[in-house]
Amino acid sequence: MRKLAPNPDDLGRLDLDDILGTINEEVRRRFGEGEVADYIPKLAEVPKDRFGMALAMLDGRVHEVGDARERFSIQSISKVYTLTLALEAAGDALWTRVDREPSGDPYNSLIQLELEKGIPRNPFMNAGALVTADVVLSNYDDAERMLLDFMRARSGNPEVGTDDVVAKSERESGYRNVAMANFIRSYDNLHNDVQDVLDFYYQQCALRMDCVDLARSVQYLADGGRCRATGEAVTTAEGATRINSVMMIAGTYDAAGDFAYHVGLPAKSGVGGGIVAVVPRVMGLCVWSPGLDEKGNSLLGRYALHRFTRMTGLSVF
Ligand SMILES: NC(=O)CC[C@H](N)C(=O)O
Repeated sequence: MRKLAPNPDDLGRLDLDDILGTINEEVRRRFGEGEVADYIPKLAEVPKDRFGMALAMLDGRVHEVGDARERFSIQSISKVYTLTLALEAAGDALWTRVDREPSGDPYNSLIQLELEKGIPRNPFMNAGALVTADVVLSNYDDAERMLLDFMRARSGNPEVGTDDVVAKSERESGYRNVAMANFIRSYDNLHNDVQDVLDFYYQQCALRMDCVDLARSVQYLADGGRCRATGEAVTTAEGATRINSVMMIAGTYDAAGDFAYHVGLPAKSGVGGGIVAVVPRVMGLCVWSPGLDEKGNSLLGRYALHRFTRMTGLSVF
């Protein structure tokens, strides 16, 4: 007979450290699968045989395994935080400049932009993230400093920093993002200088954090918008619900359907191999393994999240 997953109400009975240990063993047996992102030259140097996972519970406890304290480039995971900041600043008016529909296209695709007159499909594709970066730049003085402070506050780690070498590497090789930003500008959907928007975007992607930092940093999305580290309301309960829903439909790009099917949690990936996810009212979590699948999501990270939701019963479905 099929073994039923535990009911989330019985969370206290789950041995989360034991579950993480099992996942860690399973993942390490598969080391070597996937390909490290090499279109940003500096990211190509990251070794593939790494795996970390961290769970940040709402009461402050953290469970972690493997390389959960090794820092990596957060890349597109940063789009969750700039979306939060842009929504706080612009409110619902943000949705006149970027949509909230799934794309079915790769994260760096330009194809819909002309047909849809410079309005990106969602804030998690690069095109949409350039628009949210523009909104952040328009609404906050010294946006780079503000974002760094925001990430330090969310993670409770004052050591969080930016990898300037990765930012420079992307600035020198980001031809597609340059094309995209100029194209959006031609529809008047960027209001700041194009180079300033790109520089801020590369800077946000080049933040370096570890799994524990990132699990803590998405905890506000599990806790009705409240940041445990500072007690601040980062967003409202409604805001957190909305951001989670956009993560569900677009956080893993054209694999979002597959993620809903196999994982069943709002999640956001980055080409550095990290994926953050949210179990509403229970925890923020993060996995990291640098080998990517063909859609640009961490291959073993996705597997680990799949195993996790199946072993705990903690999918939103
Ligand atoms: N999916 C990602 O993580 C992409 C982010 C990367 N900085 C880019 O613009 O291509």
